[in-house]
Amino acid sequence: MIIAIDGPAASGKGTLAKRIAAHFGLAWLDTGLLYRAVARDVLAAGGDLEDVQAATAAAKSVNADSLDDSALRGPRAGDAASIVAKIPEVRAALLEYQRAFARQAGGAVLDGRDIGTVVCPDAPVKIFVTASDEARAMRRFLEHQSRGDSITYDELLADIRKRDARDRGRSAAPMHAADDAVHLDTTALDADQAFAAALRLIELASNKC
Ligand SMILES: Nc1ncnc2c1ncn2[C@@H]1O[C@H](COP(=O)(O)OP(=O)(O)O)[C@@H](O)[C@H]1O
Ligand SMILES: Nc1ccn([C@@H]2O[C@H](COP(=O)(O)OP(=O)(O)O)[C@@H](O)[C@H]2O)c(=O)n1
Repeated sequence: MIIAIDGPAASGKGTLAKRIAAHFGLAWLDTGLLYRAVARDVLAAGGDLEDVQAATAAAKSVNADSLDDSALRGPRAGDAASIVAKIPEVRAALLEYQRAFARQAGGAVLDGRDIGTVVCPDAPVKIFVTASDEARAMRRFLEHQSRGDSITYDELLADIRKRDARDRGRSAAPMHAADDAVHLDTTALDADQAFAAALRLIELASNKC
């Protein structure tokens, strides 16, 4: 079974995807880490995030074993990722890795922005996770606070709004819910409640298959 989970920044996609994967014994890929790693590698080489050649070269050589890097979760890494993510050649270079991951025996859960629309359009279960801007900024703020990162709630609110607009507005694989995705608004749900709601949606979707 392939489960596609998409949604805007800090909506809780990763938390949900990880838990769903563990529950069903499926592999999990946080595809945002790929874009974060490409941005990290461009900057580490002294390059410019808007440079198509440099970003494409980084995407072609990104090492999937280098995703377990806490710097990828740093306060500026999401913004940098969304700049390289606008580049069609970068997206193309990362596509086959994601599709191969999804095809693995036993199935997989992938979370990102274009899983249900581009990476796995035939996934039998698609969930588009949302939450209010303020709830998402507060969740990210608490996360950064616990890591000791110095960034304010207001900066994070501005970051997620700017990033969402960039992700929705780009021409290559813009963020939007697939026509056959179910929507899950987690604004008023804690992580346990969001997980329980997602399990119900998966059960309903599986019964339709
Ligand atoms: N339903 C929820 N209620 C409160 N906090 C949540 C919820 N879901 C996730 N979180 C927390 O919010 C932050 C962002 O969640 P995460 O799963 O990383 O979002 P995303 O993958 O969409 O960026 C994390 O610190 C996570 O622990
Ligand atoms: N499938 C994906 C995943 C991420 N991305 C890009 O990568 C950035 C970081 O993604 P992420 O999922 O790690 O971000 P958060 O939602 O965790 O803040 C996003 O803002 C998108 O620009 C994408 O374009 N397509």
